[in-house]
Amino acid sequence: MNICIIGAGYVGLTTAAVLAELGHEVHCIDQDERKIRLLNNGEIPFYEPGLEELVTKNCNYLTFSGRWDYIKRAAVIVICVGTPPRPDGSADLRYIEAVLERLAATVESYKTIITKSTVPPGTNEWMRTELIRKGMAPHLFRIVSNPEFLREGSAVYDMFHPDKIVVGLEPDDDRSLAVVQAMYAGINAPYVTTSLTGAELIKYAANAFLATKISFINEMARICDAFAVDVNDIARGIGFDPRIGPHFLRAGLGYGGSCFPKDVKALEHAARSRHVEPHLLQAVQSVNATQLDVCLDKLNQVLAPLHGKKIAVLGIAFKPNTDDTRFSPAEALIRRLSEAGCTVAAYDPKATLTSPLANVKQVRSVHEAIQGADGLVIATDWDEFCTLDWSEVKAAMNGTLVFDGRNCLDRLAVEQSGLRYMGVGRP
Ligand SMILES: NC(=O)c1ccc[n+]([C@@H]2O[C@H](COP(=O)([O-])OP(=O)(O)OC[C@H]3O[C@@H](n4cnc5c(N)ncnc54)[C@H](O)[C@@H]3O)[C@@H](O)[C@H]2O)c1
Ligand SMILES: O=c1ccn([C@@H]2O[C@H](COP(=O)(O)OP(=O)(O)O[C@H]3O[C@H](CO)[C@@H](O)[C@H](O)[C@H]3O)[C@@H](O)[C@H]2O)c(=O)[nH]1
Repeated sequence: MNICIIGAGYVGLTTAAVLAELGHEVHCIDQDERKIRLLNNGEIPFYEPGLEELVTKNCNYLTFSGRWDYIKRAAVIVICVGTPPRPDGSADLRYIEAVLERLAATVESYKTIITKSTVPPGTNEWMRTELIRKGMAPHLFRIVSNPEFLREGSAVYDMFHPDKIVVGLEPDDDRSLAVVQAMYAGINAPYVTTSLTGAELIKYAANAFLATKISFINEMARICDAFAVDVNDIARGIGFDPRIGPHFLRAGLGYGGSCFPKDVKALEHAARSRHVEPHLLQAVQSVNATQLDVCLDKLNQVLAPLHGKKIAVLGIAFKPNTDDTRFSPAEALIRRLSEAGCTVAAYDPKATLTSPLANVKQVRSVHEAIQGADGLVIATDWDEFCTLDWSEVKAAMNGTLVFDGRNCLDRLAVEQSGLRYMGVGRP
């Protein structure tokens, strides 16, 4: 099958590489010339485990350019452009609009147009109307909503092993379902078919539910602190119940990244647009928005005054195994420490601070970060931070506080080295 992917970001590039591996001929279009130049030199513009190997392996079936005439050869077009948040919380659809403009000007023969970007309920219906309004003949295309559920850091694995494939279709569109099934032939997962808007809402519901689990456990962590109980025990205790499950119950600095914050907000906005008051979504966001305050209060209890203290922060990315810092709680914490007058030495194996901050230096190793530190904060749960030699850490630091902002450390191992352990909901 000849497939054209629009947008070579985390989702587009992973989709392109996986579809090429499945035996398709794939062309990936991006408007970012720098990205295309890198990709044509065999380089990946961001860090995602296994992606470089997969792109290299399939280089004979996978091409990149900024040229829209490639659309003409493709039977299937997969839209993977960004849908960032607007200041009012709604999804900014300007990149989708730009794609529709190009499609309307380029398409001459039948295409299956698949939306993989996360878009608010009603968007795919609107896209269909817009394409026709821009002059595209209705018989020349069908729209399919096929939201993506991959996680950064395990994007390649997740695309090969999805727990489901959600396909939203126009009424009576059996042809497009067969196209999607042929595109994913080789991937073993149950299909969930629904309407275009149904598929859009499944995506938002999934992210909102996962964010809710995180805010729930973060609220439990606050209660645990008040009762001197370890929230990790609570998560383990409730996680055995299959109706609850063990995942997404790690308390910490709160959720971040390019998806949860924007998607929960966009769902809230969509609900309000239809006069539904989203009480729970508001509460989820309120807990998340105050989680850093709770963590800073805890740091303050031990290190007060924070002003003038030297803090080592391990982690800048919003989660491990990625270099992505979009809405990163780790970076937000570094900013707050800088504002509080701390001197910060920050280290991350892959991510870089997005902007310079007063008294904040990004260093090149854990060793460099912890030298003479009054306190150490784990802000991203990279494996290498969970397995540090705590005696060496103790010897390098000036103070003794280890604040586990991701509840990922072995508390006993830290304490046995003579360091003081403090987690989130782990007094
Ligand atoms: N990142 C994730 O983990 C993830 C997972 C599932 C779904 N999503 C959704 O997928 C979409 C893409 O996310 P992402 O993280 O891959 O974004 P990204 O910012 O990494 O990539 C988007 C790419 O689209 C390109 N682009 C924008 N407008 C274009 C245009 N008109 N023509 C050609 N290229 C254009 C950009 O240059 C960029 O390279 C979003 O809607 C997001 O919510 C993301
Ligand atoms: O128990 C947990 C689990 C996660 N997080 C935080 O939640 C955020 C998001 O983590 P994760 O979901 O692993 O990363 P994403 O790559 O953002 O993936 C989410 O967002 C994607 C984009 O929509 C979806 O496709 C994925 O299914 C969904 O998991 C990160 O800041 C994590 O640190 C916690 O605080 N506690």
